[in-house]
Amino acid sequence: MANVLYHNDIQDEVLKQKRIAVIGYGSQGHAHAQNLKESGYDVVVGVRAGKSWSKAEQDGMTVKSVAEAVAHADVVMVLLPDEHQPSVYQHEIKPNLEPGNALAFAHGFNVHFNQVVPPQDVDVFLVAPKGPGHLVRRTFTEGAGVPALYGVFKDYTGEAASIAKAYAKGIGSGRAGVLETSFQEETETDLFGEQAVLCGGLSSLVKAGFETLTEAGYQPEVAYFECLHELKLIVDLMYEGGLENMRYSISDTAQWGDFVSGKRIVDASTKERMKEVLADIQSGTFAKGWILENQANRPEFTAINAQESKHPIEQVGRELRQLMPFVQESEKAKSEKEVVPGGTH
Ligand SMILES: NC(=O)C1=CN([C@@H]2O[C@H](COP(=O)(O)OP(=O)(O)OC[C@H]3O[C@@H](n4cnc5c(N)ncnc54)[C@H](OP(=O)(O)O)[C@@H]3O)[C@@H](O)[C@H]2O)C=CC1
Ligand SMILES: CC[C@](O)(C(C)=O)C(=O)O
Ligand SMILES: [Mg+2]
Ligand SMILES: [Mg+2]
Repeated sequence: MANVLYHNDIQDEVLKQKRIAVIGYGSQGHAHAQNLKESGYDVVVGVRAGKSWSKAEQDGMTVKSVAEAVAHADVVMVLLPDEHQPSVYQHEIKPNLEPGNALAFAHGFNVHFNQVVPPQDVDVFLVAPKGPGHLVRRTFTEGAGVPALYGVFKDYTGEAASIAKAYAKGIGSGRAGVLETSFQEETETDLFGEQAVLCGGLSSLVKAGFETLTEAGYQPEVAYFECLHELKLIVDLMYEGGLENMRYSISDTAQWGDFVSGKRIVDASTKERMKEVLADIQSGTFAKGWILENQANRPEFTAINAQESKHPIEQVGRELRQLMPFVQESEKAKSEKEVVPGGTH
């Protein structure tokens, strides 16, 4: 088995002496900055003027411009959207890096696909939490954590791996497991996971199930509960004890249906297409397409995003969730209320 490190396996003195700049205060940024601060680290947040600046200040963080935060820090964690990193790196981060600093990422995309080419005289590492930023924060406050991968691209000081491991511990990942990787492995597996299983595969499965039921005349509310709401409850069982634990809790009828019908839905041809998706990631075809889409100002992304939010499963879901006060309000809904005071969406 791989060498999975936990809280007490990781020394943190090497990072305690350093000043950390968290660049960006979005999903990952707010979580890293707050968790590190609460773990006793010297943290500043680097953002542009606007919403993130105000939010970080409201959360009690020290906030500087990106350039000032980088100039001030020894360790610079870049938590901007992947598509904005190359330009911000070129204009605001690179000119302010000093020899011996550490440049860090939560995903290897830009370094692996040569969109950010770091200087020779800095450490370069990644700490990639295997979970959404809002859960990196929420689990930390609950005394738990999200597992993370760490990997070193350049070890200029000889301390890069130690700093990376301490950083992972500082955001709470030592409570769940910290595992060594490479930039290539993290980038390719993360892109594959989000496209084929966690986000792309799952959202397509959920929509197809919902559409099949509603097109057959069943009530949309029943289809929503069956294909989306209950998914969390089923996945929680898998999270706690694997497929076996899920199958322990469901009826034997459901388990038999799982065995005989699951493979009719996800079959050998699905796996073939998964291999094609992986091949596009490995060859750089996916990365090239995403970079070009951004250079063209995201026409397809914007159109699909607008279309998706109008899907009947989203419409019925919004209505049903308002009637379920125990369903935790999403971070997205909360942030929209902050922008539109008194808003209900
Ligand atoms: N989302 C996740 O859970 C995960 C993300 N990652 C990786 O973490 C990194 C960050 O992703 P994520 O947290 O989703 O990013 P977000 O989209 O949440 O980042 C938003 C932040 O970036 C700032 N920002 C955006 N554009 C610019 C710009 N041009 N100049 C300055 N600031 C800018 C925003 O500021 P403003 O408010 O001013 O717009 C905001 O503070 C990525 O590399 C991603 O792949 C890794 C694991 C999981
Ligand atoms: C699953 C999507 C993710 O890779 C993540 C939350 O881990 C991302 O890029 O947001
Ligand atoms: Mg991921
Ligand atoms: Mg990802």
